[in-house]
Amino acid sequence: MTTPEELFETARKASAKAYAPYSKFPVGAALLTEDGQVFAGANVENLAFPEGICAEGVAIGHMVMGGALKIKAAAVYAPRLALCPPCGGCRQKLAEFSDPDTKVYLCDDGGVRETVTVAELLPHAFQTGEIG
Ligand SMILES: O=c1ccn([C@H]2C[C@H](O)[C@@H](CO)O2)c(=O)[nH]1
Ligand SMILES: [Zn+2]
Repeated sequence: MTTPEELFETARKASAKAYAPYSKFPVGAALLTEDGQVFAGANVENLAFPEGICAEGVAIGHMVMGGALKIKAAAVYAPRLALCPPCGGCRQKLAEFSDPDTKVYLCDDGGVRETVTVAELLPHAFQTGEIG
């Protein structure tokens, strides 16, 4: 059983691997999958600024390559006392592999500061209706 505190710790450790020389804002993400695996990611920036990748996207890439497609819970960590609520793109990416009530733990150096659901992060999410 992976606890929110364990996910926080995994996200915190992942942030140490961030490549963030431009923003100097390292972020770590940890994903617990429904089959009990944990995948981590950190942001990877680029001199061509828009080409940077967020921590959540890196973690999702690891998860998919690890053969898992369903997030049970996620943690996103930013250092000091600066929470990193996922950016808009990451909200859409998390929603792709979650349920609306999947929990996302927002963490800083004090641990889990806020718990939100994917639906709270991305209300009125994009749907293709009868086309999809
Ligand atoms: O959801 C987010 C939002 C931002 N960042 C990263 C992108 C950039 O490298 C740094 C500053 O925006 O934080 C993430 O990793 N995840
Ligand atoms: Zn993002």
